[in-house]
Formats: sequence, structure tokens, C-alpha cells
Amino acid sequence: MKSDIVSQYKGIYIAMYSAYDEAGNVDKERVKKLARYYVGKGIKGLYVGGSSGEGILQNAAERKQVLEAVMEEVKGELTIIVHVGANSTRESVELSKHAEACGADIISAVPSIYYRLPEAAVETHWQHMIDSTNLPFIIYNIPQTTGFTLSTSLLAKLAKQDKVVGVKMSGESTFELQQYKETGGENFLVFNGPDEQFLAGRIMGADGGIGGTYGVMPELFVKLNTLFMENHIEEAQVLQTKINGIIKKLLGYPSLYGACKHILSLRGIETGAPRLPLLPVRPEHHASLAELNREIEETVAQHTGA
Ligand SMILES: CC(=O)N[C@@H]([C@@H](O)[C@H](O)[C@H](O)CO)[C@@H](O)CC(=O)C(=O)O
Repeated sequence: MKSDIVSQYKGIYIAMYSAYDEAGNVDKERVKKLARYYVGKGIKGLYVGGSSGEGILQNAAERKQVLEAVMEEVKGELTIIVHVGANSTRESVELSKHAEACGADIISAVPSIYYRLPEAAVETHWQHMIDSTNLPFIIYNIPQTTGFTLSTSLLAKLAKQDKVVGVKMSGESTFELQQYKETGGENFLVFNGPDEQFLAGRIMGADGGIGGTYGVMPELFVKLNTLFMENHIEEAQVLQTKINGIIKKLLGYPSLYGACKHILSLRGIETGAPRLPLLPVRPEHHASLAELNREIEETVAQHTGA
């Protein structure tokens, strides 16, 4: 399975937001509209139900609804990676099997959270998911939220299996990212997680990126990736700096997801508010978000001509 894994799956993946109706229930039609919005933007695929997708705030039935809507809308047009991690191994396995039944391309998971688990427990948790389907598996390392840092020794052990094809590295250390790439080897995918460090992550060996802020500016990350591949590093650095100015503003709202969802609504893509305890933006934020949306559109126009 691993022979051409990098060329098959490398690229830009939007960590997709979930879409709810006004009462806060998953709205499949809104999910479909959001997924459709991303087709044709040059991305490789979508990462569904991850941090940005609030999978961890949804029950299993809701997570299935979101994935089903995505698959009904864009199956075959975009590569779909599904975050199936839940606190219990049992539910994670249930979601893994559902992802396979839906025709998703890859499954991925964080460790179980809340309990401070030893490495052997996290390994067992992931292994049950890996064994439950024939799909490739991507380890999701996000130590700042889970409290668990993937060690290179555990990675080396897991990566011996054909089905374990990569790591989504959302930790901030590009040194660790490089170590994961070296440990996994040539035919092992490493995705950059921190959007602010996309270019740095690529330089240190990442094969692409998976990010939440891509959802409001996919064109800029696709362009940044192209600039890197074509070795236009100075121009790439200029663009990353502009992107970071935008991200810094997005991070200044009550929640990042609330801000991004509001920006999408300004483009006619309604996704509802983020789910509590993630806070929505308030009416007093609307004017500055409209201004930020204009800034994104101008940056896209400047750098892509679109
Ligand atoms: C810690 C965190 O949430 N990191 C995000 C970034 O996209 C992040 O939102 C961005 O870099 C802004 O800080 C992603 O790595 C997470 C992600 O891809 C996901 O939604 O699963």
C-alpha cells in the first residue's frame, strides 16, 4: 500500500468546519453546500470531523451525518480524510467502520483525551481503529490540546504497518515534524498542522498541510504550496507573512471557528454558530470581520489574480 502514498495523497486539505442549523443541529444541506464551495479551488481534499470540524463536541450519530453529507456531495472529487477519534476506543472503531462504509479515503485519530494515558494505551486505542478497516490511517498529533506527544519510537513501531501512512503534525515544533518525516521515511506522509508555519513545515519536510484557516482562504494556501514547490521562497515568505496577519486577526475573536464561520456567511455559505463551549462572534464583531473578509479577498486577488 505504501509504495506511492506520498504522491497519491500529498497536498492541501481543508480542516472543514461543521455546519449547523439555527437550532444548532447538524444541517446536511449546509454541510453539502460548504463542501461544494471548496471544489475547484485547487485543494486536494477535506479533513472532516477534526478540531475545526468539532467532531469531539458531537455525538457519533452527528459525526456520521456530517460525513455522509460530505460523501454524498463530493465523493470522487476530493480526497476525504475522516477524523474518527472519540474518547472511547469502541466509539472510535464504530466511526472508523462507518467511514469505510461511506467510501472515505483515509481515517485519522487523536489519542483519547481526559485520562492521562500511558503510551501503551494510546497505541492500543489507535491499533483497534487501524485493525477495524482496510483504510489507510493517519496519526493526529496535537499535543497542545490532548496532552500527548507522539514519540518517534511509537511512530516507528506503528509506521511498520502498511496501513499507517502518515502523521498530521499539529504540534508547533518543526524539528519534531522533521523527525517524524525521517522516522516514517520517504513513503510516509507528514502534514503540517499550524497554518502560521505552513512554509516552515514544508521546508522541514511536510508533504502538504491540513488546516482550519484554509477554510476561509484556500486559494492562498494552494498558492503558497505552489510557490514552495517552484522554489520561489522569497515570494512564499511574503505570502506567509500576509496570511499570518490574517490569522492573527482571526485569533482575536471569541473563537477562531466563530470568526471563520461568520466570514463564510458573508460569502453566502451559512454554517451556523460553533457549538458551545466554543463562543460565537457577537454583533459588535461584524464590521471588523467584514473588513477582514475584504482583506482576504484582496490578498487572493493580488497573489492569484482571481
Ligand atoms: C491547534 C489547532 O487547532 N491547529 C489547527 C490549525 O489549523 C490552527 O487552527 C491554525 O493554525 C490557527 O492557529 C489545525 O492544525 C487543526 C486541524 O487541522 C483540525 O481542524 O483538525
